[in-house]
Amino acid sequence: MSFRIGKRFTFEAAHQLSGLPGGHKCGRLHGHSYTVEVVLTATELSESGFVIDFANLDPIKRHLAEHFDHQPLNEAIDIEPTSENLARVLFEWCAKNVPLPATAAIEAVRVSETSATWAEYRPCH
Ligand SMILES: Nc1nc2c(c(=O)[nH]1)N=C([C@H](O)[C@H](O)COP(=O)(O)OP(=O)(O)OP(=O)(O)O)CN2
Ligand SMILES: [Zn+2]
Repeated sequence: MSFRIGKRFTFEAAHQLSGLPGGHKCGRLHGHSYTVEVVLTATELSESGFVIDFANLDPIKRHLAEHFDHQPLNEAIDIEPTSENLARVLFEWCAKNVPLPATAAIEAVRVSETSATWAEYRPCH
């Protein structure tokens, strides 16, 4: 048995993708209202009945506000700023920087540039 929870964060940012066919619209500088969803899992709950308190994910909110919101993503990360790469970069940041009890783990990070699209990173085990 396992429990899963998620929390959604948003930020606004600009990017420009390279390596696309000539004339591709995403090769031009443009912006998105990004959504980041962090999914956590646990095999057992805390005494409060939580996987973790959602408030414990506040470091993610601060990180996005300080390093991603209203930033040019081509400068914010050192890899092509696609949704897939952003999901991986943010997963790895969360894995290192969000304190978790031994019973809980970050399962996946999903990034959306628009309401119709998403990309997810979850490490293989
Ligand atoms: N697999 C991916 N494909 C694309 C990504 C990406 O991160 N991963 N990113 C883009 C661009 O950033 C683009 O701005 C968004 O693309 P798209 O959803 O196609 O754009 P629209 O919202 O304008 O969608 P329409 O259906 O054309 O209206 C491109 N691809
Ligand atoms: Zn884009």
